[in-house]
Amino acid sequence: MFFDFGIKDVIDIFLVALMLYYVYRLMKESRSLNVFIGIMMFVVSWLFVSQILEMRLLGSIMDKLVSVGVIGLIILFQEDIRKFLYTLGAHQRIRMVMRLFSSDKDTTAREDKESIMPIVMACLSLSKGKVGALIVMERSTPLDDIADTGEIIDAGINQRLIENIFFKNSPLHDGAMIISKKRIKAAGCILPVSHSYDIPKELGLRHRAAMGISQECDAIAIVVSEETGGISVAIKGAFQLRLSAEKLESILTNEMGQ
Ligand SMILES: Nc1ncnc2c1ncn2[C@@H]1O[C@H](COP(=O)(O)OP(=O)(O)OP(=O)(O)O)[C@@H](O)[C@H]1O
Repeated sequence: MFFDFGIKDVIDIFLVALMLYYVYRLMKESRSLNVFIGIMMFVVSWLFVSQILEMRLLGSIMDKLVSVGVIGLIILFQEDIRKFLYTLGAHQRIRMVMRLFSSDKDTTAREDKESIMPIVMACLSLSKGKVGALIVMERSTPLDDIADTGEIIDAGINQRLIENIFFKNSPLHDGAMIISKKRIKAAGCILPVSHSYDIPKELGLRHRAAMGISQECDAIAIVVSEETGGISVAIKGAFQLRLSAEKLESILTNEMGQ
């Protein structure tokens, strides 16, 4: 039996170990470590019962539980599985390869830059007037589902329009504005709220919503605080707080150009 053990088996064991390590990390991040330990204990006892002890009755019951359990786990962890697959697909190298097949890559970069200035100027003006705002700039992950939670606008990016939407009396001032493909796609949209413990206590729901969307996809979320007028940006689950207009412009130019 031991003589059959070859390089293929070593690779097999290595890949399984790698997979288990990734699942462990993912579950640890989503605070589901105890579930992971529970699953591992079940799998080990299942293997022990059916493979080593060869208990047929208990083994067949556990077999059935495993097949149903897999579907249960997919339902239970659908958010984490979605995040994992997103991380896989959003990998920088994959995106670079995909860009090779995209025909309008040069114009996209230039137009991205042109659309940034009105957003920066609008944020500056909203900040001076202490008008709260939440603007999400789409990148490679489509935000159609988020846009559908608000009102579709589909207008060119315009400083005055952005300011008007966020003014307190505007019917669309609550919620987030979605910028997609150099256009104001929608406003009054509802974002997923982050439950992260790392967000400073003084930051409220608007900032949590910005953090939430930045954790779920590669979008850039800009927040203007109603309380302080401070401008912040959330990218990939990290905040950059109290930004000047120049800093905001440089962040947006760098990030949108990537
Ligand atoms: N899930 C969400 N999606 C989109 N917008 C949201 C969401 N949750 C809250 N908001 C927006 O944030 C506003 C509430 O902001 P809140 O005062 O709690 O946040 P804050 O982070 O402390 O911001 P500020 O510094 O402006 O007070 C709401 O009126 C709404 O416009």
